[in-house]
Order: sequence, then C-alpha cells, then structure tokens
Amino acid sequence: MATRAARLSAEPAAGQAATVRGLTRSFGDRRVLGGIDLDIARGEFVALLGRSGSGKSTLLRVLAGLDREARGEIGVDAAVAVSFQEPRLVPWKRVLANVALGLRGHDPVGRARAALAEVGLTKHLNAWPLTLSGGEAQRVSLARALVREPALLLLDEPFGALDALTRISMHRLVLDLWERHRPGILLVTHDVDEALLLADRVLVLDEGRIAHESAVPLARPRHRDHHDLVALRAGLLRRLGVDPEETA
Ligand SMILES: Nc1ncnc2c1ncn2[C@@H]1O[C@H](COP(=O)(O)OP(=O)(O)OP(=O)(O)O)[C@@H](O)[C@H]1O
Repeated sequence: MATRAARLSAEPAAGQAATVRGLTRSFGDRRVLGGIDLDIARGEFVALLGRSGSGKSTLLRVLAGLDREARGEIGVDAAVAVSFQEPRLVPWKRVLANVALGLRGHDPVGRARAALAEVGLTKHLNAWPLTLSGGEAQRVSLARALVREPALLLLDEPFGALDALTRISMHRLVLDLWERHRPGILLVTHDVDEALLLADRVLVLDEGRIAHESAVPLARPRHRDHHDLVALRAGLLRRLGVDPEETA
C-alpha cells in the first residue's frame, strides 16, 4: 500500500478536531504505529489506553506536531495544545509569565490571568514553579494549554504522577473546563477508571493499531460502581491483557 507523506498542516474533516488515516510511524526497522485511523470530533472527549510501549505517546506527539516523521494523512486543527505528565514549566519565570509565554494577540497577560483563575490559581500568579505542589503545577500546565483556546487538547498522562485525592479533583476540573470550552480532547492514560469516568469513547491501542473502541454513553459525573461501567471496565481490562478479577 502506498503511503503518503504526512500533511500535518492539513485541515481535519468538517466538524472534526482531528482526522487521521493510515498513520504509520517507525523507529528504524521497528514499526510502532501501523496504520491508525482516528477521528476526534470537536467537543468530543476521547481516551486512549494501551500497554506500556504500545505507542500512545508517539501518536500524541504526531498529533501535536512534535513528530514530523510519521506517514499517512494527518489533519489536525491548527489550534492544538498539549499538556504532559510533567508540567514542563519554565523554572525561572513566575506562574503568570509561564502561562503568558509566547501568547500573541490582545492582552496576553490578562488572558493568562483569566486562565489561571479558571483553574483556581489566582493566589499563585507570582509564585515560582518550583514552589508549587504537583497538582498546582499541573493546573498551571492546563491553564497554559487552555489560554490558547485549543480546538484539540492533547493530554499525555496528565494525572499520572498525582496522588489519588488530587487526581479526583483534577478529574472534576478537566470535566468542568471541557464543558465550558468544549475542545476535542485526546487523553492518554494507563488508568481504565479514569478513561471511563471522563471520556465519551475509549480506544485501545495494540500492535500499532486501534484494536478496540468502547463508547461510554453515560451522563457525567459518573460513578465507578455504575453497573455499565463495571462491565465496560472488565471488557477493557481483558483487552489490555489483565484479568479483571485480579484488580477487583
Ligand atoms: N525517539 C524514539 N526512538 C526510538 N524508539 C522510540 C522513540 N520514541 C518511542 N520509541 C519506541 O516506540 C515505542 C512506543 O513508545 P511510546 O512512548 O509511544 O509508548 P507508550 O504507549 O506511550 O508507552 P508508556 O505507556 O510506557 O508511556 C516504544 O517501544 C519506544 O521505545
């Protein structure tokens, strides 16, 4: 099959934040992504699960435009923002300056301040990044992504390093921000429950392909012991090669 060069600047299909067809990515002889087809609609929340090394971060980096070596048809809205597991703040700039960094257009500092208020960090505008807790730093990272008003927000394990209680409050915050701004979201996570509590659709990446997809047609906020979620969880865990009984 002929593969076309990536067209990262291509527009996604109408109504979509991202449209990907036949995306492949190899490192040397090793093909990590072997023909990904993926649509993320505007305003849709999609979670991506997969075993360690299955290529989740690679896919996310391609969508973010950070990896230009992939092949296939890749249409991503120009307004794309990313937040990683480690917040990647500039240590010698205060919180407000971190969020305003590189912003163009009208009143960057005012917009940065408003984004920080949305994530509940008004008190920390002048703090240095290294003085923040993990959860606070992750909120700054989210504010920095949001202030760009992305049509597509890419989240790479953003809560993976946080303690359980902070993670729960971050879930609430992300849902709140998503409902207010309605970007398309692709959330990479190892946590099946996180995927089921947040996403409209959960994808499983395996052997370089989207091997499975579960729709989660439940209103939010969701409860992890809801019987539909229990059944979906068991199915997803099996897809990931885990015995659901072991994690009960
Ligand atoms: N720059 C690179 N050079 C060579 N190999 C790479 C590179 N980036 C990723 N890989 C390989 O591609 C595979 C997929 O990596 P990736 O980080 O996308 O997996 P992942 O699903 O995000 O894993 P994890 O859940 O552990 O974060 C891994 O085997 C990794 O070693």
